[in-house]
Amino acid sequence: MSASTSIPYFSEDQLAGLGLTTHEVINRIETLILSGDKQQAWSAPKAVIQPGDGRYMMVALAAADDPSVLAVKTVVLNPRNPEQGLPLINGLVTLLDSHSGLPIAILDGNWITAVRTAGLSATAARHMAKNDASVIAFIGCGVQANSHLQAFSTLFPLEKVLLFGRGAVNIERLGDKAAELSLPSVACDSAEEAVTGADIVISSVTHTGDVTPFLDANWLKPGAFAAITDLAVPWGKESFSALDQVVIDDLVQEAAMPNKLMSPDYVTGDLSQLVLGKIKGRNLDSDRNAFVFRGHAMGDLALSTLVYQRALMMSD
Ligand SMILES: NC(=O)C1=CN([C@@H]2O[C@H](COP(=O)(O)OP(=O)(O)OC[C@H]3O[C@@H](n4cnc5c(N)ncnc54)[C@H](O)[C@@H]3O)[C@@H](O)[C@H]2O)C=CC1
Ligand SMILES: O=C(O)C1=NCCCC1
Repeated sequence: MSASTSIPYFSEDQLAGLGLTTHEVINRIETLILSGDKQQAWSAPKAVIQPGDGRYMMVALAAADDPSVLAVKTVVLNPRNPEQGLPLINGLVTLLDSHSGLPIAILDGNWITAVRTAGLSATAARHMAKNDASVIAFIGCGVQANSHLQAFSTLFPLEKVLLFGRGAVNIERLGDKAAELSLPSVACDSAEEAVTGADIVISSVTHTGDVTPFLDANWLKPGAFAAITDLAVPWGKESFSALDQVVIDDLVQEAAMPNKLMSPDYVTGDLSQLVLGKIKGRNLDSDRNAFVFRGHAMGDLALSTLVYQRALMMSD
C-alpha cells in the first residue's frame, strides 16, 4: 500500500469545535439518501456480535463516489462501561478513498455516533413531527439524550423538557443542558408521566441484552412523535399497532437482522422512502408517529464526510 506516513486523527473536541449545525447534518443525510437512490452511494447492513454478556459490538459500512469516501464505523457498547466511568459506547470511524482504498482519516466514533444518531432522528422528525411541538420528553438521560436535545432544540419551538431516567447525575446533567438552552426541565416520577405529557419523546436507554419492556406506545398523546433510538427494547412491541406511521431506518438492513425491531405489519416504510417522498411522514395533526431505528451507516458516512470536508476547509 502506498499512503502517507501519518493518517490524520480527529478527536471528539476537534469534531465538536467545527461548529456544525443540525440543519447541515440533516441536509447532508438527505443528500446522501438521494445519492443512494441514484446508485451513487451504498451501505451494507451492519455486522453485529453479541457475546451474550450484554456487549453489542458492531461495524457499519457505507461508501459514496462524490466525494469519494468509504466510512467504516466500529463500536463496542458495554453496559458495564459506565460503572467504570467510561462512556457506554466507544469506537472509531475510518475513512478511505472509495476508489483507491487509500486511508483518508480516522475520526472519534463517540462524537460521530452521538451527533449522527440525533441527525437521523431529526431528519425523520422534520417529516413526522408537528412543527409546533413544544414539550420534549427523554426516557434515558445520557449521551444520546444530550445530542438529541441539542438537535431538537434547533428544529422545534421547545418550551419544556421532561426527564425520566436512572441515576440522579445523568438526569441532573441533562437538566443543566436544558437550562443552558433556556428550557425549564421537570424530572418525572414515572415513564408514563413523561411520555403522556410530551409532543416529542426520545427513548435511549442502556442496551443490556435483557431489558424488560416498560414503555407503551398507547401512552403517546394525539399528534405526538417518538424517536426510538434504542432498538425499541424498552417498548412493548405490540403497542406499536396503536401508531399511525412507523418509519424504520433501513428496510434492507432490517431484513438481514435476526431480531426484528417489531412486526413488519406495523412498519410504514424506511427513512429513504420518507426523504424521497415515497411515503408520508404525517397525514393528520392527530396522528401518533414514531421513528424506530437500529442505526444507519449512511448517517455515519454523511456526518463523517461533512466533518472531514469542514476540517479541511478550516485548515486552509
Ligand atoms: N440507533 C442507533 O443508531 C443508536 C442507538 N443507541 C442506543 O442508545 C442507547 C443509549 O446510548 P447512550 O446515550 O450513549 O448511553 P448512556 O449510558 O449515555 O445513556 C443511557 C441512559 O439510560 C439510562 N437508563 C438505563 N436503563 C434505564 C431504564 N430502565 N429507564 C430509564 N433510564 C434508563 C441510564 O441511566 C443512562 O443515563 C444505547 O443503549 C443504544 O440502545 C446508541 C447509539 C446509536
Ligand atoms: O449504529 C450505531 O452506532 C449503534 N447502534 C446500536 C447501538 C450501538 C451503536
